[in-house]
Amino acid sequence: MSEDKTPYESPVIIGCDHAAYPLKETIKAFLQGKGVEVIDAGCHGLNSVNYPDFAKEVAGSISNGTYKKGILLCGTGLGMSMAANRFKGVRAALVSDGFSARMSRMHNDSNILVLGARVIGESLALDLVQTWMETPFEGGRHLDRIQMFESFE
Ligand SMILES: O=C(CO)[C@H](O)[C@H](O)[C@H](O)COP(=O)(O)O
Repeated sequence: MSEDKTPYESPVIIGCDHAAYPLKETIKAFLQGKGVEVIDAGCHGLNSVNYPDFAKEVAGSISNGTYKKGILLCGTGLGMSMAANRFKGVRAALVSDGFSARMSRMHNDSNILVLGARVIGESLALDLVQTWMETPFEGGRHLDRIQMFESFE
């Protein structure tokens, strides 16, 4: 399959809880190395925090149009994706394989990538971030379908 690759969106807002703080730092450095401006919404250490606070910060800023792309990380990614998808216009995709990361962009125009730091390793996480950042939305029938479920909000 051949597909066009889009340049990396910049800036990108990133948030995590304590379970994913080290992974957040790794992804932040990776994106900065690609020339992306990274807005760090926290958390900033290993002390226990509550993931909805960070989901709200990141998903809220996507929902209100401040940023176009975000990344959320927690232990499993489950809580972050559930919380983020409460926000209007947010399409948060929890993925742990490359095919889903790619399809979440091509077919679902996902605007938040969610990863579980206790589920996947660092190398896979970076691979998923790279795939997600580089894959464009296909539009067409997929846009029609997104508009169908956006009317549920
Ligand atoms: O998605 C989550 C919660 O639904 C995350 O995995 C959290 O990181 C996790 O629940 C945190 O657990 P902890 O025992 O407080 O470290």
